[in-house]
Amino acid sequence: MRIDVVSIFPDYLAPLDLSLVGKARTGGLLDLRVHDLRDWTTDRHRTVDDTPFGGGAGMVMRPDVWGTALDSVLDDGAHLLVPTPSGAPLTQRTAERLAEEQHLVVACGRYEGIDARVAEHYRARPGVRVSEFSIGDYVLNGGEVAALVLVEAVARLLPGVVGNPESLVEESHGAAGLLEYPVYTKPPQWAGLDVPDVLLSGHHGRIARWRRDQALRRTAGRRPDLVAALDVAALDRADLAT
Ligand SMILES: CC(C)N1CCN(Cc2ccc(Cn3ccc4ccc(-c5n[nH]c(N)c5C#N)cc43)cc2)CC1
Repeated sequence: MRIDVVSIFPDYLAPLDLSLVGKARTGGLLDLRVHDLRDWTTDRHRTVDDTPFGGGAGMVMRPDVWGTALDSVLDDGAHLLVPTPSGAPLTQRTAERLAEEQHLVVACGRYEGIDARVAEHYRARPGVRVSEFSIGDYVLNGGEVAALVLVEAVARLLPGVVGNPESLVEESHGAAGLLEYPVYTKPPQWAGLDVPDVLLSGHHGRIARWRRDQALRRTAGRRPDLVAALDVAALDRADLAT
């Protein structure tokens, strides 16, 4: 998979040189290219923004500079992803679908956002899909943090990136849509607290049922919205697997 990220702060994406994503890049599993939007400016001040039509606070990113940049990195079949506070929520299911694609391009806006004609222009281009997404209901100063989230959420799903693929199955927001159960390791006693006895029992069936019960309790307590969307069939399949 190839992912291009375009930003006026390319150094914001430096963490993607680290850990599993960094290894995926050096191992050839992920072709990640980070670009400085200002490389496509033509004026001496390398201007990327201007005042908003209709007035209002702040500045808007110019469509011409973005158009030159995206024409340079987009190819047929690419999926243009634009982080924005008004975007569709980025979910695990979205990450799974994106991980199946060949070429993603992430356009990181700043200021008050990118001129709306940019997304409109590329939506009209045959062979290019455009998706505006948000990583949560809070306000950030730009799209770079969202790009980091998206790249990590997608890259970890690529074959060979995560050492034990099984760990991708029992995850929060996993197949059954449950939050993850609590995890423990040595020492068995710490700060006067014990590990639940069932986890020391060696009885795999009981352990699996305890974990599922804990996941259900957590989901009901912390994310009642997910309970309504629970995939009960997947839950039953998970039960049968124990
Ligand atoms: C004046 C007044 C009435 N306006 C009312 C609406 N406000 C909305 C507004 C606020 C901030 C930004 C800054 N910004 C620029 C590009 C950009 C990309 C993503 C995000 C972003 N924020 N939060 C997320 N989950 C995001 C994602 N994904 C933020 C971005 C852009 C837009 C702006 C102020």
